[in-house]
Order: sequence, then structure tokens, then C-alpha cells
Amino acid sequence: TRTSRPQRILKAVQRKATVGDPQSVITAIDHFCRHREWAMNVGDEKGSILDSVVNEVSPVTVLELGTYCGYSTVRIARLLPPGACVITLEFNPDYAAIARQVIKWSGLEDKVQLVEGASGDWIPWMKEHFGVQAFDLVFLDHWKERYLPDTKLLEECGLIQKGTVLLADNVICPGTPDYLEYVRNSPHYNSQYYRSHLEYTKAEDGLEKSVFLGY
Ligand SMILES: O=C(NCCCCCn1ccc2cnccc21)c1cc(-c2ccc(F)cc2)cc(O)c1O
Ligand SMILES: [Mg+2]
Repeated sequence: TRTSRPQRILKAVQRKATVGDPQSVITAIDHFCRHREWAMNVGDEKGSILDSVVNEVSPVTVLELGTYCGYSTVRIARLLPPGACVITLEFNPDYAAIARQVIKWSGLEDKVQLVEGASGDWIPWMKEHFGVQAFDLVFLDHWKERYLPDTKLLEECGLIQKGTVLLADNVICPGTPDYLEYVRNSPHYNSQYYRSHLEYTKAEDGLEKSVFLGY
């Protein structure tokens, strides 16, 4: 097919969603991915859990690892008060280009900083480049084998402090066994599993919420 799946998702947003209305962007993507083509957005069911964690944490600075088309970026940013922002990292330039347009359509570009690159390269520069002290919330949704090394890197860089909440997608499907073992057995984290389903399917998946307790 000439167009990519992210391009078709953007088309669905431009056809069905209202400019400046984040909820209509979310609804348009969920409808397209449930009824037309599956795609790896966190989706509506796990998305509601994400919403509740964002509301509970009321973060000022959020780090999202894995933007894809910007679906979860929009879900998070729409709940942030003025002055709060989400820094979202995307490795794939084609995904990033689509996400920028989806975020713009939702009218949330002032609350979002989209950065292109690999987590391992960017995390050590976050403090210096963005003037971030520590993140209040980190949403992990990128390469599943990078969840653990990047959590350790965030710790080493002082970007995780007492009270920082890590929320990880796909801890069952595709699965992140080494990450789960780490946060569930570490005395420095208080971890909780939110059982759900893989986006737009009946397969089990879930989110793991881990609160850093300090050293
Ligand atoms: O792979 C997934 N996501 C990651 C995509 C690539 C991220 C690349 N990337 C972005 C930022 C970044 C920074 N540094 C390095 C790399 C970086 C994913 C997969 C499934 C899935 C797929 C098939 C299936 F049969 C069942 C489930 C479901 C999900 O919800 C997912 O999230
Ligand atoms: Mg995911």
C-alpha cells in the first residue's frame, strides 16, 4: 500500500476529529484502530487507566518513551494544567512526523515537546537540554527490552526522585519480564499491576505502576 499505517491514522483524525478537540482525536484513532486497522496505541481501555494515573499524580513534567502517532501523548497532555508539559521521545522519524500533526490537530502543541532519537542517547542530556530536575511521571511504551536499562539510566542521571511514578505499558504483551522482576523486587519501588487487555483485543495485557521510594 502506498501510504503507511500512521499516515492512514492521521487521515482518520483529519476526517473525523475537530481541530482543538483532543477527545475527538482520541475517539477517531480508537474507532479507526478498532474497526479498520489495529495499531499499537495504548488504546481506550488501558488509556483510561493511564488517565487515572495522570490525574492522581497531577504531574508538572512527564517523560513519554515511545510517541508512535501521538495517541497517548494527547491523552496525557489533555489532562495537564497550564505550565505542565510532556517530553515525548520517538526513534522513528516517520512516526514522529505523523505524531507532530496529530498533536497539532488536538491543539496541545504548547504542552508537548517531541524529540527524535534513542532513549539511551537522549536520557543523559535531558537535564541540561530541557532544564528538567526530575520527572514526576514516566510513561514507558518504547522497545520492551529498553524498559529496564532506561529505568536504571534515569536513576543514574538523577531524573527519578522520591515520588516519581513509572507507568509501563505492555508488561504482559509483548511483555517486559526483566523490568517487571526489577520493579517488583526492588526495595526502592512500590509496584502495582493494573490488569487490562492488549489494545483493541481480548488478549491479556496490563500496566505496571511503580512509585520510587527514594534511596
Ligand atoms: O513495540 C511496541 N512499542 C514500541 C515500538 C517501537 C518503539 C521505538 N522507540 C520509540 C521511542 C524510542 C526511544 N528509544 C529507542 C526506541 C524507541 C508495542 C508492540 C505491541 C504489540 C505488537 C504486536 C503484537 F502482536 C502485540 C503487541 C503493543 C504495544 O502497545 C507496543 O507499545
Ligand atoms: Mg504499548
